[in-house]
Amino acid sequence: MSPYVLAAAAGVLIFFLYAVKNRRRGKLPPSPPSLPLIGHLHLIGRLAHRSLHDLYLRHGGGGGLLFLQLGRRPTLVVSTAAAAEDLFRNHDLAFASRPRSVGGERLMYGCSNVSFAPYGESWRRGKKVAVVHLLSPRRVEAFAPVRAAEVAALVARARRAAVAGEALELRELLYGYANAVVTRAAAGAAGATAEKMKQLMGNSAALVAGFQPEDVLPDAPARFVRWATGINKRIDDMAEAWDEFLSEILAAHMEKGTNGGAVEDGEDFMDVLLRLREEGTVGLELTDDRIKATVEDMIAAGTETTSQTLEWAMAELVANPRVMAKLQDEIARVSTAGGDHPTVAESDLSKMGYLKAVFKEVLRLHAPAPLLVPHESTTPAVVQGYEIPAKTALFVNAWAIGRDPAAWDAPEEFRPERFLGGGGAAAVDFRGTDYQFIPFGAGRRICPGINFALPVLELALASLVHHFDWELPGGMRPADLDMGEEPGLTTPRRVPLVLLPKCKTLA
Ligand code: HEM
Repeated sequence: MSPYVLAAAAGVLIFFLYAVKNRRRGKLPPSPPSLPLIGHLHLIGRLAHRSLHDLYLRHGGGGGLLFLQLGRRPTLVVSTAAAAEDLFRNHDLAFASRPRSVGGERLMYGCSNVSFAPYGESWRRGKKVAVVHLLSPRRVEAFAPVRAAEVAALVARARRAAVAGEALELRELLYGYANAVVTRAAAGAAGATAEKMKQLMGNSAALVAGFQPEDVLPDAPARFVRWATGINKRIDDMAEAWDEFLSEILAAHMEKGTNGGAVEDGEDFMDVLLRLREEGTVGLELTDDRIKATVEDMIAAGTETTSQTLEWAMAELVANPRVMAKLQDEIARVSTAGGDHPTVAESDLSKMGYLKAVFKEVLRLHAPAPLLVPHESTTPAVVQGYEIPAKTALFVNAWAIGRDPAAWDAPEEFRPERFLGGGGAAAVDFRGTDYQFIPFGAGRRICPGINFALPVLELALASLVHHFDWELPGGMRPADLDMGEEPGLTTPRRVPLVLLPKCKTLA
């Protein structure tokens, strides 16, 4: 064959391959230039939600989507309210699974919890148990005495500091409060065990947060890296510590018995799960491991999300004295605290519209899980006109969506009034149908703990600002407050909040 014909054939082949590659790429959302092997991993900084938002602004082209290759994982990133709406309204089922997590498998009994379980019958039934039996409005109501006792302890601690003229580190205080409420509801354990829980959760978070060896390497080398770096050993030690802790609580509950199968208000989550096992009606084998995984899941999912939201709320109030004064006015006006009710009563919370608006504004700007929890697709889907293959990881950037200028006026301003009548977002709620505001997610994987979290949050904040004025120590001004974030499974403040409480009310 003549060299001319050969050259022409090669040219046609190259053109054909290039066209095929471009055609295939053309169906995917926009993507920045990538590197071999690691893809776009090098573009993700310490605060992934911020890096992903910057990447979207630079390369996203306005359609709300970005397609990244994060090591081995093809990943879809959703950054606008409009794209989130298309995704959750039309493709929720396709994206309802979770990427495999080696740490999650070891720490959560083979992912037999709700949060890490892949989509399927087992997850569906486990989630139904959580929604119907553990976190229903009725059960949440039954925990009112636990909340009242723990909020009274919180106020008493703050009062001691106020009387002594000492500054308080709110992170410690709020973590203790949130952990005690969730742990008592889940397993009846509080007090001394809360410290243990904190240690367990801090360490487990470090082992499952961030990118893992499997994200970059094939399975066998990833296993080697896990073994060589000691990650495996640390995870195994941690799983053992969790198991020891949960097994003791389970044994104590089994010894105590389940109240003859009666639905009683005094039950914690472990009691409920043991009773459901006896009744055998939920269509799910409630093994010891599954019960332990579910209780561990609720404690892990409900503690830091709650305590960090409270810490951000206090920081925003101190940074915005006008909002603090208005909130204190509302609570003083409607609260029946005093006399027989030394702290704010839960029955008063429904009258505190501004308090609810403050929490919405806090969650808009400081969603504790700014990228939700990663999802994964199980089937191909066409999102916003782009073809997304099966087995694509999904990050929904709730942090960016809460600041989407197409959905929010002055998005960077802390202005709770936007959620009140005439404020532009009065009808907007976080229960998963207003896609510009999804701090709890949306669709099948939405957080089942919203009803549990709200009174825990509202009661604590209302009590703290009703009983005390809060000042910055050392002559610091509100404008000097560092509002930076720290990376992790959730996103706490970079600098723990330290404030001086001043008593407003008598003990
Ligand atoms: C301020 C408080 C909270 C916030 C902001 C929050 C937020 C979230 C988010 C963003 C998700 C992931 C949604 C997704 O994958 O798309 C989630 C899942 C979950 N949350 Fe919450 N959460 C909070 C409190 C709680 C509490 C108190 C509990 C239980 C006591 C809880 C239990 C769970 C569980 C079990 C899941 C997994 C759901 C699933 O995979 O189907 N959360 N939460």
